[in-house]
Amino acid sequence: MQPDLLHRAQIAQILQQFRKCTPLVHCMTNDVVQTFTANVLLALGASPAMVIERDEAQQFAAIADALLINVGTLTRDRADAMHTAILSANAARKPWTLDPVAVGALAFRSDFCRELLALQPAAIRGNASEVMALGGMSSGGRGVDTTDTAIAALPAAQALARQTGAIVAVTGEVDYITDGFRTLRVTGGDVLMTRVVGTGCALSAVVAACCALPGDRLYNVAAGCAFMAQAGSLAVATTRGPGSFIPAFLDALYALHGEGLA
Ligand SMILES: Nc1ncnc2c1ncn2[C@@H]1O[C@H](COP(=O)(O)OP(=O)(O)O)[C@@H](O)[C@H]1O
Ligand SMILES: Cc1ncsc1CCOP(=O)(O)O
Ligand SMILES: [Mg+2]
Repeated sequence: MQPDLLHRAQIAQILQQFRKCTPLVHCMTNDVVQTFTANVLLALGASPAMVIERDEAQQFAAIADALLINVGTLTRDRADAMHTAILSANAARKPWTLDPVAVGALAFRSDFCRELLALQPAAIRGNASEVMALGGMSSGGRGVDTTDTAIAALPAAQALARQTGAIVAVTGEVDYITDGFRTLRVTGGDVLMTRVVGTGCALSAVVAACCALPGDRLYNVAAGCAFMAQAGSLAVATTRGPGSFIPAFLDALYALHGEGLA
């Protein structure tokens, strides 16, 4: 049986909620995607802050509405700061989201992410190879890119969700979002989204923001995936390649409205 598609009205209602809440998102993310991530959150109506020094991260994780942990350019110091921030977010009952960039082949980040799974992430967002590797079902993709399809990773995503209690979003041509028992799918987007860096990382920041919203977290996270997919579809219609895609994509996120969200 195919997982359910989100209804347009549900996505539109969650988008409205998102803009009303303007979630303050504490981003501990990689060096490659800082500005793009901040711009994606701002375009959608959230408020990003990149706070990375350990003591400040501990303080800010308790203040922000949500925390993003992205291991794309992990170092020992950063891992230490991230761990401290997660404990602080948990103590303050703030949701944190994991993006397990390139988990699989690389031992340090793989061990780190597997340890973090015990710390009750609200959500995990990764590409298919990352989700399969995190679930112990493959050895990872090709660097930061997937070598698997999202549908192939769905059983791993469901198992990971049941194991951790997190909402797991595995993305690709179709995105699947699961709590281990219920699964939703999001279509749309474009393959051009894989030809600019940071769409996955920025989506994880949007997922983190969505975890701060009231209501059913499964639907909130799926709506976050739908915002990105829909903006991707709209942006490609007016662009010729990666260079012009980025500004068109930010404009499309900014202009998103209820109608047209499928
Ligand atoms: N072939 C595709 N067709 C349409 N959308 C895609 C495709 N591949 C990825 N996307 C979209 O690009 C975004 C980033 O996803 P993905 O490429 O899986 O993450 P990552 O950048 O972490 O590898 C998501 O919004 C996803 O839906
Ligand atoms: C290229 C690269 N190298 C380390 S992190 C990173 C960015 C990955 O971004 P995304 O997962 O969104 O493609
Ligand atoms: Mg990624």
